Amino acid sequence: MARYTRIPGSIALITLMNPPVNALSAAVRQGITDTVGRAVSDPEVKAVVLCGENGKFCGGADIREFAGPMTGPPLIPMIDAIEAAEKPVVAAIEGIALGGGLELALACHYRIAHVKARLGLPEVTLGLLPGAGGTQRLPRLIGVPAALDLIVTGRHVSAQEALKLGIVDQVTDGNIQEVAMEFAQSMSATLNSRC
Ligand SMILES: C/C=C(\C)C(=O)SCCNC(=O)CCNC(=O)[C@H](O)C(C)(C)COP(=O)(O)OP(=O)(O)OC[C@H]1O[C@@H](n2cnc3c(N)ncnc32)[C@H](O)[C@@H]1OP(=O)(O)O
Repeated sequence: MARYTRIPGSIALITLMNPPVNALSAAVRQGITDTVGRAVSDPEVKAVVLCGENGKFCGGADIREFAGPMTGPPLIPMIDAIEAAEKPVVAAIEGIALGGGLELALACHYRIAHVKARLGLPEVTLGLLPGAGGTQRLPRLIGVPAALDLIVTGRHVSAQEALKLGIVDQVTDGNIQEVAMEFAQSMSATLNSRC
């Protein structure tokens, strides 16, 4: 599931909800698809913040669903729709952004990480390669050598290393949602003043 909250002003806050790590289950993918569509079509919304409940952004694919048939919206169009959104989408990364969770964040237009967050593409440890844009968006963002290192080792990086590499734009030790919403608010004010 994903919760949609309209924040006074012009921000939509989308919160992934799937304990324990907000993995991208069929219900979460459906929730993201629906809430992103709602935010994009609401003329009052000027920017979107994407975060995860209970201190975790997203642990990637829901490994509990690997054994069954694929249901719900596929991951790639859902992620591509975020990148294609005509309103800025800010990823507020707390706890973890792993696998499809990092791929989701990479499609956002701005990434803010909490100082204690860890990010990575651990697909290789499951015998997979990142298949939802990670092998394209990460090299574009940080260059091929650094991206290859993360993709072939599956290692997690700290928020500070992610900042140094250029995976995230900002690191904070404050309240991640408040920092992200403040940033989104200022971004929407800038965009408004240019319209
Ligand atoms: C296609 C493929 C795509 C798109 C992918 O995304 S593949 C990548 C999928 N994600 C992962 O491989 C992450 C695997 N998980 C971990 O590395 C760790 O569990 C963690 C770093 C997320 C947390 O580590 P830790 O704090 O030590 O806690 P636990 O390992 O004990 O896990 C806590 C509970 O969370 C459950 N969990 C973890 N990851 C997932 C997941 N991806 N989907 C569903 N559930 C997940 C884990 O099973 C533990 O559950 P309980 O045992 O407490 O019930």
